[in-house]
Amino acid sequence: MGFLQFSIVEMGFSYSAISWGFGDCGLFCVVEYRPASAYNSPFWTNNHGAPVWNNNSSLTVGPRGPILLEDYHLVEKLANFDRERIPERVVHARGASAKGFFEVTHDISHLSCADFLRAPGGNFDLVGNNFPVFFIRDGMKFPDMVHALKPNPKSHIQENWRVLDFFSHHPESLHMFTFLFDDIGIPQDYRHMDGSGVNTYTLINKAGKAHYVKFHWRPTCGVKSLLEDEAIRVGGSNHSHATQDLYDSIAAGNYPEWKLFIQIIDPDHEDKFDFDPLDVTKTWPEDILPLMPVGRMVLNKNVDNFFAENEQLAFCPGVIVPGVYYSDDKLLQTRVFSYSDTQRHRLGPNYLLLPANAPKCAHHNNHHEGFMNFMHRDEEVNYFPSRFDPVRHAETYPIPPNICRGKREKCIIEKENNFKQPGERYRSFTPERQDRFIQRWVEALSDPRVTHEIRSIWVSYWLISRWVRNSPPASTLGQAFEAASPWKEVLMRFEMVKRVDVEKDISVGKEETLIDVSLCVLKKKTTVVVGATLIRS
Ligand code: HEM
Repeated sequence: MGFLQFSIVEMGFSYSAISWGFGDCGLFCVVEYRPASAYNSPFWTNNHGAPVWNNNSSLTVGPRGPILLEDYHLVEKLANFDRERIPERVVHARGASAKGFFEVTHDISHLSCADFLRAPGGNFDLVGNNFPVFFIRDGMKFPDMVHALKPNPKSHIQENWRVLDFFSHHPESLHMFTFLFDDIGIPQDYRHMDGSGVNTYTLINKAGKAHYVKFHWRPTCGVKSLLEDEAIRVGGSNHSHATQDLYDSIAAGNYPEWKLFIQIIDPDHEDKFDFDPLDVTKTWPEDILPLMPVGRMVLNKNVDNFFAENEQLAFCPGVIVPGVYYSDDKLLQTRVFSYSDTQRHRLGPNYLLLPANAPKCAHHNNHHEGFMNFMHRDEEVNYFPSRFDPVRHAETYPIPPNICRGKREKCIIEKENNFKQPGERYRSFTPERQDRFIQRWVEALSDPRVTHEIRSIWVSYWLISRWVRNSPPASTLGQAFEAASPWKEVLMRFEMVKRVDVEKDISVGKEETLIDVSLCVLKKKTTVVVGATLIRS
């Protein structure tokens, strides 16, 4: 089982239905001839509407050619075809789209003054993943992370050694790996997976009171995943199986539905947890911070055109409405910049005028010039403010009231706590599930280019995770070794028991080797404290 068979599935959730025509984009033509299939002529034309009397043969000198450059239709047809593809998304290049509606089922106006939580309207993008946590907690690392996950720039093959090398420097990724290498690592399809906003956002009510919030989607048809053999069979027989499942279900009237839940934390109490609520590698324990129901989303319409409504679609975590705000989550803050930036490059500066992306509410500014301006405006004033134009600032709305203060620095957060939650999750698995998890690691670490050092680091990470609890167990080294016996197998398999790099001042017998691998790594890391407690216990 290789890493390639694990996938992070993503879906952009938008609260608004995205189906609408070209509305009032009349521009230079009369409105009946809008570019939509509803206005098709019964005969073939070129792009400017002139009739095409032969769409089968090129215009040639005599029956065998050469072809004349004056065959305008041929040249236009090839030129359009030559430009049919736009840059793919730099991440998540492949996916599916569907349309639907969001409906509020529980009033949370005491938490947020967002209009869409009371009535339809506005654009709010919740751009999430199927797992509730993420690999890294600072966007500075995102381009490197994506490079490591993507194909080798030389061979153009996705290779485990690169992935495991990169993440061996990032123990904060352990929690994400307890999802990715778990049985739920490969969702059965889009309908049977959870969704998570992942990042911490802020809800603000009319009075200006802020709460941190995490968003969660739960599918009403339950979560289903594919184990290795099934994944090979299903993916091998139809590599578009998830897209097909979504499309066919909607076409058959079997509309997928997700319930929306939130968890909230009052920022006044954010210090009372052993994790940082703005740390995207952590889940918020549901027993302390219960899921609160908010609404439901139903996907009840397939897209009419994949290019227009998937390839040109541009979701962005920066797209929020009054009543919802970002948090200081360092990953979210970088996301807020990155999506719109890539979309300007991928789709052009006026990407938000495209039908699939355009605001669903009245809007007004002067930002529309540039490539592919579809905006019809006939005002003579395109600056602000002006005594000739009555447009004013919008009403103010509440934003987070906290005072930001501190010196400039580049650093990691204080409460890293990288090992506790992965360990808890691992221990919550049944023994069979734990075995499958370990087996996936054995396979991944078996990549011949994964070095002994990298293997040692990973094994030690998992050893620590396995053991770190609120209060470290008062076990002896011997007991620890016993309990860690599955890892013994892992180590034996790599013949690491004979070859561990134990530091000179630690003399160990074979029995203690597992623990010492951890110690070697821990001594080089800021996370020493956690592990050292383990070692001493
Ligand atoms: C700092 C971290 C991250 C950065 C810089 C980043 C950046 C990007 C970029 C540039 C795209 C391509 C967007 C496009 O071309 O339209 C993208 C797509 C996407 N990302 Fe992220 N991402 C980050 C983390 C995340 C996280 C944590 C999640 C899940 C919560 C996520 C979910 C998605 C999804 C669902 C898409 C597809 C959006 C679409 O197709 O419209 N990303 N990301």
